[in-house]
Amino acid sequence: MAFRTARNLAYFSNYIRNYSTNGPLVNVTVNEKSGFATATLQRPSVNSLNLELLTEISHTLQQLEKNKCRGLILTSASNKVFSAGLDLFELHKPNADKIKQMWSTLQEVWIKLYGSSYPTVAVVNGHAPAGGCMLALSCEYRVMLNNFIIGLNEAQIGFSAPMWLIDGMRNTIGSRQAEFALTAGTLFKTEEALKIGLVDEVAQSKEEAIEKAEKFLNKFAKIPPHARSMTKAALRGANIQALVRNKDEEVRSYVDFVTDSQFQDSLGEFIELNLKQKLSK
Ligand SMILES: CCCCC/C=C\CCCC/C=C/C(=O)SCCNC(=O)CCNC(=O)[C@H](O)C(C)(C)COP(=O)(O)OP(=O)(O)OC[C@H]1O[C@@H](n2cnc3c(N)ncnc32)[C@H](O)[C@@H]1OP(=O)(O)O
Repeated sequence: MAFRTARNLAYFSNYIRNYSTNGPLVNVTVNEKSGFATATLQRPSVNSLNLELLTEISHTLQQLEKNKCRGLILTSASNKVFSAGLDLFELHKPNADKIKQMWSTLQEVWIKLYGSSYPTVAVVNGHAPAGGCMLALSCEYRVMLNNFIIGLNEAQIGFSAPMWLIDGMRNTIGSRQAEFALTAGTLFKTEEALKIGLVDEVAQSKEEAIEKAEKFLNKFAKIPPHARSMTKAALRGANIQALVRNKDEEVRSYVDFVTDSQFQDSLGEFIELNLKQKLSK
């Protein structure tokens, strides 16, 4: 087992430090005492998920799995936005090959994070709409700071969340609440999200949120890791397998959907109405 000896731990920490120097969009640090890794998303200004950020998240998750990470805290370098979801400017008038890769990498991120063998917590220290909520939902526990929003607002933008993301929402807040939330594309304030179980705890500061996250991760200190991960796989495996089976077909449908002129028109309108930065005409 990694981390059993100080030498292993030091090796892993160095490895991660080296890795993080290669990854400017995701900073990874390891607490040498607890062995917990913190992955901080740092793509200015709102961690919108473009191909480069998604690729780096995917590589990070792969390395953490390979190095038998003891627990992951996923958070943001911004104190306003956890992640604004998919980069809407990259979805507008896109290059089909690039968005094909983007969607496929998003699926990989979900598979690796939702299915990780190690425990995961999202410290949601800013707004988390759509893909931001997806990242938080794929963790096992969510601690959110006050006065932000979280939810799957895809319906408001003009599309449906994919099946695996609907599954993630349903598994977290139950079918009835998921139906209400998804059909209206609701974005919940922190306190509302706590009430429906979309987040597990509220914190007043990032430090407090990290403490709560570590407390959650420490709950597993005495549980054999293989028993924990087998149980997690039993609970989440069917949803992951459903995506794995349908992966290529979903990428094709997604590319067709996003390149369609009707979607492009409604995306253009959404950007003009909702985002400060406008489209160049
Ligand atoms: C099988 C076929 C399936 C087909 C289904 C198709 C697709 C399903 C996709 C499902 C999965 C995920 C979907 C998504 O993630 S879609 C993205 C949705 N995101 C949003 O709706 C968020 C929009 N942004 C906001 O609401 C706000 O910006 C905020 C995140 C709440 C932050 O607010 P605030 O602090 O006031 O910041 P600003 O609004 O001033 O924004 C700062 C700068 O960031 C730019 N920005 C914001 N969001 C995005 C984004 N998503 N992409 C790119 N850029 C973004 C904004 O323009 C500002 O830019 P500036 O600094 O240059 O002015």
